[in-house]
Amino acid sequence: MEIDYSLYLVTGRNLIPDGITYEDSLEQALKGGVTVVQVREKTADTGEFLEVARATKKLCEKYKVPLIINDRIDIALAVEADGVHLGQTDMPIKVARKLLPANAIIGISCNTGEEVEKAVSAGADYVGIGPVCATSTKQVTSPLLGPRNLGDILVALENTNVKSVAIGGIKSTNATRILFGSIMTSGKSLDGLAVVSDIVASPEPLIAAKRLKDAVSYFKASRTKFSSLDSYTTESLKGSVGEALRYVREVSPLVHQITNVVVTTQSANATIALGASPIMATSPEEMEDLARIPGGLLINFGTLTSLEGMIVAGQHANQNKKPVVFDPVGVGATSFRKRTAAELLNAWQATVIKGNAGEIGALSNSSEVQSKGVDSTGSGFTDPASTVRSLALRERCVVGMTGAVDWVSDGKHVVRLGNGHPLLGEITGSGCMVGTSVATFCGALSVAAGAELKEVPSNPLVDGDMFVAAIAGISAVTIASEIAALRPDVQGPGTFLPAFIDELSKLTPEVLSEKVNIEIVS
Ligand SMILES: Cc1ncc(COP(=O)(O)OP(=O)(O)O)c(N)n1
Ligand SMILES: Cc1ncsc1CCOP(=O)(O)O
Repeated sequence: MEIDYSLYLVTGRNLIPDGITYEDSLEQALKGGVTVVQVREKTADTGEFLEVARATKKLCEKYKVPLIINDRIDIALAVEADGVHLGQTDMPIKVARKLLPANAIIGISCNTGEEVEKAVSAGADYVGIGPVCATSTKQVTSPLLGPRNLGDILVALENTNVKSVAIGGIKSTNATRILFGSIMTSGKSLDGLAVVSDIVASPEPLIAAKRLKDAVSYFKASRTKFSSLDSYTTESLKGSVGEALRYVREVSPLVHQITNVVVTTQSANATIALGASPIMATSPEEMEDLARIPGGLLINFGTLTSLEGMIVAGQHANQNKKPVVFDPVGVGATSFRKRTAAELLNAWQATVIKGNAGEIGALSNSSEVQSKGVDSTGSGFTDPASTVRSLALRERCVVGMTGAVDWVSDGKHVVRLGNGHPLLGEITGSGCMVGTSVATFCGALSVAAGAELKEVPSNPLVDGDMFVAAIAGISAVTIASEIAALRPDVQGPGTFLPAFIDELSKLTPEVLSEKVNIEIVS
């Protein structure tokens, strides 16, 4: 039996708000798009469980949705359910298989890659991976997995027909992050999300289910084109970065920036110079409204003062297909910053991560390059191309590593960029302005592509080629710095900064294309 696991409702009668009956709640959820129902009754006696299972079966049949019973094979047999869900300490799959009809669906809970491997050998039809996030629906004893580990845990499912759903603390706000976090290097990913409270505890289960279903449907539609364009040439990339600047000027995207106090004015000026529109907003209360306006979002955690705003902003951006550029300033400097970066990357899916060698080293857990405050020290990575490619693969986004030479990867391709001037290193906030510039280009390309493509997504999370946007964003800053540094009025860092802003505003698509020093490494 082929099951659509997209939105897997696990029941929780005790969580239903007063005034809504179990049947009403379930029917609303089914109307909202639930594709599988599991009856989970942890305290009911056999008679009550049977009654609830029968009522559920009736509604599942009406909406042609399969019915799974939690733990109890006898109840599954009694109501002729489509299958059972078993825990690690419940009846072994092989025994359950003998008791159930030949075509019964058997799912099992897994918390580790080894458990998934065993589930595959035992003949499970699907695995329920969790708990992914904190939940108050069940007292969980296994470690929380977090969205970023799911792809690794699921590896044993590659080349099998065993399906997977994630469970535990899944809500419409983190659904997208969890789905994208599950993409394995082979491209395989979760088949759906299993949810209790976000649907059943809602006063409007239809709307709650629909929100979740939309997130899964969008994810599945966009999975057909995961990576950026398959083949780039130096010439095509040179043309594309110039074209990208043309889009910035045409679209003039809104670039929402949560950045540090040191560089706020400078970054806003750089955004305007590029031809876009900055808004430096940090309050969590305004994030939902801002995320509805197409454009780009920059999250630069340099002074780490608006953590809640950063979390909410990224989540709303993900929901609205807006690119999120993460600049983990000084992440290697303190363990607090490292923890916070992990918290942010678990909360939302970054589109581009941009950092210097020390920052990329800290995120990669590499000891090859260290940080001193917000700067990196030492001679750099022995294999920078592999470093950026690995991090891009692990975080499922584009990674840009800046320095005397800049490296950009989408997890598949790697380019080396050779523009820039030492004076950039003599002013504060030049790295932050690169983040701003990347967010500006990402915003412009996503708006332009979204308008052209309408409903056809070209990228997993945002429309438009974010690899090109990252290259163009870095190159616009480095090339403007080269031009500014050559001006006779530039005497040193003090005169360089205004000259640089001038040159950024005067930069043309033709000059950007012509001057970009790009080498495709792979
Ligand atoms: C889809 C899905 N995944 C995991 C679970 C958890 O099952 P289990 O570990 O048996 O714990 P209980 O649900 O029995 O408390 C599930 N029910 N559904
Ligand atoms: C049954 C179960 N198994 C692991 S977490 C969980 C509860 C999930 O509930 P919620 O979706 O409300 O977090």
